[in-house]
Amino acid sequence: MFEHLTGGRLPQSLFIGVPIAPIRSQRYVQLNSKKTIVSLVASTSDPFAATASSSTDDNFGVFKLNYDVRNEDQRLLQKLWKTTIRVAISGAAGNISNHLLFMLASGGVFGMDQPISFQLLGSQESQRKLEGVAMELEDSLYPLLREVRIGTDPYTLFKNADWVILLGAHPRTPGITRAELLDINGQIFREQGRALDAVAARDCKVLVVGNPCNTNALICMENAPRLPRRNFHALTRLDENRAKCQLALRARRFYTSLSRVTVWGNHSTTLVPDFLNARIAGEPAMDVIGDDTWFREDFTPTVANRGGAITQLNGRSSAASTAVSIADALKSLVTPTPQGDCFSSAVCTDGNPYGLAEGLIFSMPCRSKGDGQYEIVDDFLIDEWLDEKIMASEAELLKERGCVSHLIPNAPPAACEITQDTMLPGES
Ligand SMILES: NC(=O)c1ccc[n+]([C@@H]2O[C@H](COP(=O)([O-])OP(=O)(O)OC[C@H]3O[C@@H](n4cnc5c(N)ncnc54)[C@H](O)[C@@H]3O)[C@@H](O)[C@H]2O)c1
Repeated sequence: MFEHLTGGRLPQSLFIGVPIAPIRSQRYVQLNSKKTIVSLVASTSDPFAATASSSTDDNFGVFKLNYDVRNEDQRLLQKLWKTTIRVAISGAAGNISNHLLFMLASGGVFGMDQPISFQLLGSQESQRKLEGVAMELEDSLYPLLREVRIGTDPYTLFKNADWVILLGAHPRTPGITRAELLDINGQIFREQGRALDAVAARDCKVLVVGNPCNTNALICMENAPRLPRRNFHALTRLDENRAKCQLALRARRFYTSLSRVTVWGNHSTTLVPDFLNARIAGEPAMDVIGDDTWFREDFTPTVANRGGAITQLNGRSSAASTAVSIADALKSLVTPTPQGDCFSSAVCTDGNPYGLAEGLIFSMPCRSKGDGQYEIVDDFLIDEWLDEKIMASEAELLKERGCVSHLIPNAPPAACEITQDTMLPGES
């Protein structure tokens, strides 16, 4: 609500309606060189008093300060601030996280009235980098960011998490086939699924980004039976955003006029951007653009090759636009979907309305009431061409599931029939 005034930052005076007094003011703390609190001076009459408590001991640096909301003006607070949410992020020292964390902490995803706590998981190799990330978060003085924990143990970092974004994965190094990558990363996601099952909040929502993301999400879900299966997502929003961009360019209409743009299937070369159901200013995109050959021969490969094209030009992966698409994917779950529109997410196919094999994580059109849940939109038209493409992606995911059957509890043993490298160009 204050976004237009602050550009994403809340001045304390506006935020809580009392005279300016920084929450993390040096008045209340003395930090030693290791950024550990050595003393806290708290006055019970001071509405901004910081207090130390054992629950903050495992926080990073300045976040050890306990921001005690009870000390503030209750009448204003109860209206403006929500209960802090816990967001756990793996691969938090990586490229995508470097953009995503700052979007989340600024309130740009969960809202300007939503305090947030970060639980950042890194690999052993990225431990020092993770500390650097936490220090940058400290220096950013985000009013909404109340806690930051860092570490390498998923059982500690996923504890009571409400949202979990899994970025950390083993990269595809030269010579690694997709089948090998499925196994290496599958082991990471089996472990993280088990950790979620043991310690995450019962209704926690999980978004898997680390590739191969659909099958990683499947492994994670199957190893976390305490959590609802419908709470697991794999990211295909970047592909949707790329498809929207191409449609807008071709139609010469700004992308806000687009609706019902979805991508189906696996986040791989078999991914299917759907032009049959897409709308431009409410009209079928195929009628507006009027060039079937472009749709069939240019549109789909351009979307699939977009990551590779970006990497070729700027020499690094498209981490910034991926982070934006993660923010979009999360916002779509906490904001009601506009009437007649949808968003793409790879979700569990159990009970799906399109006759897809059950027990896969498959990108489909979804809508949400903004309560963190979603429903699969069931009125998309599927013609022969689209059906064939969707079936190819389904077949690929079934094969991938076969390759990781040893990582799925109670799954019958299956052969690994993936022979081709199906990673999207430019993705590791
Ligand atoms: N689904 C999509 O649309 C999409 C788009 C872009 C990238 N990706 C994938 O997202 C992932 C992350 O991309 P990035 O550019 O941030 O990569 P990155 O290599 O910059 O960062 C990954 C980080 O994860 C860490 N890590 C590795 N294993 C870990 C583990 N077990 N636990 C915790 N951390 C671990 C690494 O040390 C590294 O710091 C990659 O797998 C990439 O292919 C997916």
